[in-house]
Amino acid sequence: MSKTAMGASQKDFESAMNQVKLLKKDPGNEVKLKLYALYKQTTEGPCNTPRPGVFDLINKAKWDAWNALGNLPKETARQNYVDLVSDLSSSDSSSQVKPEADRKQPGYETLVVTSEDSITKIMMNRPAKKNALTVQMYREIMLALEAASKDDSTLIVLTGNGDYYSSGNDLMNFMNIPPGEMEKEAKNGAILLRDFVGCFIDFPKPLVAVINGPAVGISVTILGLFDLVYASDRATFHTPFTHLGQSPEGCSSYTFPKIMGQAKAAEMLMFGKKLTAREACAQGLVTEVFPDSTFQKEVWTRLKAYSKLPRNALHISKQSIRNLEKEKLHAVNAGENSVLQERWLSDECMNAVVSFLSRKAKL
Ligand SMILES: CCCC/C=C/CC(=O)SCCNC(=O)CCNC(=O)[C@H](O)C(C)(C)COP(=O)(O)OP(=O)(O)OC[C@H]1O[C@@H](n2cnc3c(N)ncnc32)[C@H](O)[C@@H]1OP(=O)(O)O
Repeated sequence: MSKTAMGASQKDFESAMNQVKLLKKDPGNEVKLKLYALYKQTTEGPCNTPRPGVFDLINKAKWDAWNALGNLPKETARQNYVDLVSDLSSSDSSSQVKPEADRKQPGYETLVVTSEDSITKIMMNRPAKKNALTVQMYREIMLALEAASKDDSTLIVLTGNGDYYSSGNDLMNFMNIPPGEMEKEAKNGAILLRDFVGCFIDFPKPLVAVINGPAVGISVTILGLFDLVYASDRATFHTPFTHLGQSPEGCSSYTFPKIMGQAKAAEMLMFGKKLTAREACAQGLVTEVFPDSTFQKEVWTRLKAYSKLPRNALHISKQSIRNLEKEKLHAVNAGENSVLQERWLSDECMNAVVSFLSRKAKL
């Protein structure tokens, strides 16, 4: 039922438009698309322009949102716009500063990095977006790893804040690219990915993944480069590359068949089979699974005990194991990235990204 019982007037609509500009909290792309569509429907009526081209991702998502309103009358659209803004304004004013914001160490916007008990913990911190990896986040993880390689910690942990470990590459990384810049951006993406995965290949200390919830895409593939992978029994492991028109990265085309055998690796990497934590453990990708209710307590007790081991011996053992494979892993990384660079320009990949974004645009 509409909140403005008498029906929203033009004045209510204009005031709502001003209120939107004052929102402190970004309402997210789905809501922004809804607002856009309702605005267009109110001011121009049903969608009356041609659908933008396949590479014009943003305008296509906007067009889809507007078009989805069909023949909704202008008055109803205006009412819905005013109601939506009213909801956003009340949740905006009642929203409080997130406690984790206070704990963040300076220098990182997308991570919380802490050091305690000779363990440096790098926590991905975009829980509202399921810790999807933005370009900034890839860069900050590289910086945090670089710093951790030089600090006095014995172990380094990567984990996620919230209910997800990570939903993988942020699909918005493919947005906001002007049509003529696609190839350049694909090249930049491949360089970023090469450097990101390279940091894990070269990392000199034991790396531990504490998988607090579902993991998707690149957050799964790089696990083959970790030394320990501890998972909550709530975690799942999903690499839907084919569905996304993409191909494996993180050296998984090499590490996964070695870890779990050709047949199981193909099922994951080619056919996108999602594994439960227990399945991933049975296949050797995960070291040990813990009940979610005691996950943090058990894992951190274990890690604190490991962090007391003789530091130099531990690091030398890690390096001896890794050095045997380093050259091969860098070659695999380079090969995977050059294939992916092409994939990102394919219709299959574009369509998959558009389809994810249109799902968001549904009203
Ligand atoms: C440059 C280097 C490139 C390296 C390439 C790597 C390849 C990959 O990593 S491929 C994997 C890419 N990831 C995905 O395809 C996952 C996409 N997300 C989803 O399928 C779902 O969001 C989910 C199954 C992870 C969670 O679904 P659920 O219904 O529980 O929650 P949502 O409402 O969908 O998510 C909340 C919020 O977070 C946004 N979001 C989640 N994941 C991503 C993502 N990967 N990219 C962008 N945005 C993501 C989602 O849109 C929601 O946002 P709003 O609240 O604004 O709607």
